[in-house]
Amino acid sequence: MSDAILAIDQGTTSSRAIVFSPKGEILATAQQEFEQLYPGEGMVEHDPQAIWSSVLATAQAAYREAVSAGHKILGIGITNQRETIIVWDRKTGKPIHNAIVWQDRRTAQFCRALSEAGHEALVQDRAGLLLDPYFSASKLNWILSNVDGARARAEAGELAAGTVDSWLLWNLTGGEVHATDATNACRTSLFGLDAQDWDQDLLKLFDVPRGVLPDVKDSADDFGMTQAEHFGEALPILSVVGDQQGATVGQACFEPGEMKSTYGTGCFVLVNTGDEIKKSENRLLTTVAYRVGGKPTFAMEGSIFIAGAAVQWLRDEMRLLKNAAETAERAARAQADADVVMVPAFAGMGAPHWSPDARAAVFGMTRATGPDEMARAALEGVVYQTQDLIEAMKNDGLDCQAISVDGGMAANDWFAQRLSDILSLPIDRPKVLETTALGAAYLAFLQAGVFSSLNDVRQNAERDRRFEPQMPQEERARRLKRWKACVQAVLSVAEAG
Ligand SMILES: Nc1ncnc2c1ncn2[C@@H]1O[C@H](COP(=O)(O)OP(=O)(O)O)[C@@H](O)[C@H]1O
Ligand SMILES: O=P(O)(O)OC[C@H](O)CO
Repeated sequence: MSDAILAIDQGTTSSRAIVFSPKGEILATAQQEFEQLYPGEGMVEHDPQAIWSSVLATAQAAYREAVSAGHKILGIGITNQRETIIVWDRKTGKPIHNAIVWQDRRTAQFCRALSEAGHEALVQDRAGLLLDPYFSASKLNWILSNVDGARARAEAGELAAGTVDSWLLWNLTGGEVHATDATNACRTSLFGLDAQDWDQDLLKLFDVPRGVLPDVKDSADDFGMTQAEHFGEALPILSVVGDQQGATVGQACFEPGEMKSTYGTGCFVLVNTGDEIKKSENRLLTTVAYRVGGKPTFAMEGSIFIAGAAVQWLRDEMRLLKNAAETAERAARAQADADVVMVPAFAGMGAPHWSPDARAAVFGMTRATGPDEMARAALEGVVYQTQDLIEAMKNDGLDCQAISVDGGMAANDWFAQRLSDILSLPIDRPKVLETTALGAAYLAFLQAGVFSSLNDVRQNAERDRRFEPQMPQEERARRLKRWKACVQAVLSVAEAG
C-alpha cells in the first residue's frame, strides 16, 4: 500500500484524473472529452455542468482503480485550463451563463477601447498582462453586462465568479469553499503581482465588484474537504495550480532560467525568473509560476492560442485525419519540395503579436497539396510560432539553452525533431508527458508533508529522449523568412478589417 495523490487536470478539450505516487509514477488514469461550443464568430464556450460532471466521473474512476490496487489517496490536487470564467448563483450553485473560454474573442472591441484610452500601461504594470480578450476580466465584465440583472445581483452579493479551479472547488466542497490560487488569480487581469491581492484600480477599470471574486491562496494550501458522497470518504484538497504553471512544477523548472513548453490545445512557454517580477519589452507576460509558503516565484510566459487545436481542426472540421498521432507519418511523407505554410490564427494571435482579429490562413498551396502537406503545415505552424516566442524571450535578455517539452502533441517525434531544427536548440522530452497533473500532485504531496520542499521532486525527473538540431542553417533561415512574410500577410488582413 503506497500513499498517492489524485490529480484532477481540467483541460480545454478533456478532463483527466491521474493518481500519482510520490516518485511521479502513474498509478491510475481516466479521461473524458467534452463538447466545445462555438455559438458565434470568434466565440468559444463550455457548459460548466459538463466540466463538473466529466471531472467528477474521471476522478471517481481513477480513485476506484487506485484504491482497489491498494493505494491510499492522501488528498486531491487540481490543475486547470486558465482564464476561462464562470459566474454562478451562490444559493443554487447554478451558472448564470456558459463558461467563456480563454480562446473566446468576443471582448476584442472592449479591450481595444481600453487600450486606445491608454489603460494598457496600468494592466502591464500591476498584473503583468496586456489588454487582450484572452484574460478573464473582460469576459467577466461581459457576463455581468449582458446577462439580465447580473450586475445588480453581483453587487448584492448573490453571485460568485471564478476560473475553472474555483468552480471545481465550489462543487467538490458542496459550496463551502470559494477560493483560487495565485497562479490562476494572476491570469484574470484583476490581480496585482506585487501586492499578491486583487487590485482596486484594476477592479475599477474592468468594472468588477470585489465581492464576486474568490479568496486567493497559495498553490499548496488548505482548500477544504470534498463532500464524503463523492468518493465515499471526505478527501482534503491540497493544491490548486493553473495548468501551465502546473507543468512548470511537473518539469521541475525551479531555478531562474529553467524553461518548459507545453503543447496541448495551445502552447505555452514559461521561463522561471525566481523572485523577480521581470517585465517584457517584447509583449510577453509576467506570471506567478507557483506560490508556496506565502512566497511567489515568478515566470515570463509566451502564449500561443493554437497548437494541438490545429491538428484537431484537420481531424474534426476538415476530416483529413483519423487521429492526431497520424500527423507524424503524414508529415514525414509530405512532398519534400512543397512549401505549404499554415498560420494557425484560428483564435487570433497571441504572443508576441497580440492580434485578436487575426484569422488562420494557408499559403503556398498547389494542385498537389493534400492531407500530408496540410498535416505537415499544421505541425510546422506551431513550431514557427514557438520560434517567435523564443526570439522575443532572447530579445528580453533570457538565455535559452534547451527546452523541455510536454503535453499531448509532444509525443509526436516528427514535431519534436522539427522543433529542434527550427529553434536550433536541443529539445528534451520527459518520460511522463502528463507534467501538468504531475505538478498539481507534487504541490499536494508538499502540502501533505510527504515532501519537505519542492526540490525533493528533482530526483524524479527522467528524460525519455533529447532531439538535437539537424537542419542546415541556410535552410532554417529561408523557412523563417517565409514564415515571417506569411504572418505579416495575416496581420495585414486583420488590420484591413
Ligand atoms: N501525436 C500527436 N501529434 C500531434 N498532435 C497531437 C498528438 N496527440 C495529441 N495531439 C493534440 O494535442 C492536444 C491534446 O493534448 P492535451 O495535452 O491533452 O490538451 P488539453 O489539455 O489542452 O486538452 C489535441 O489538440 C490533439 O490534437
Ligand atoms: O488546455 P491547455 O492545456 O492548452 O491550456 C490552456 C491554457 O491554460 C490557457 O491559458
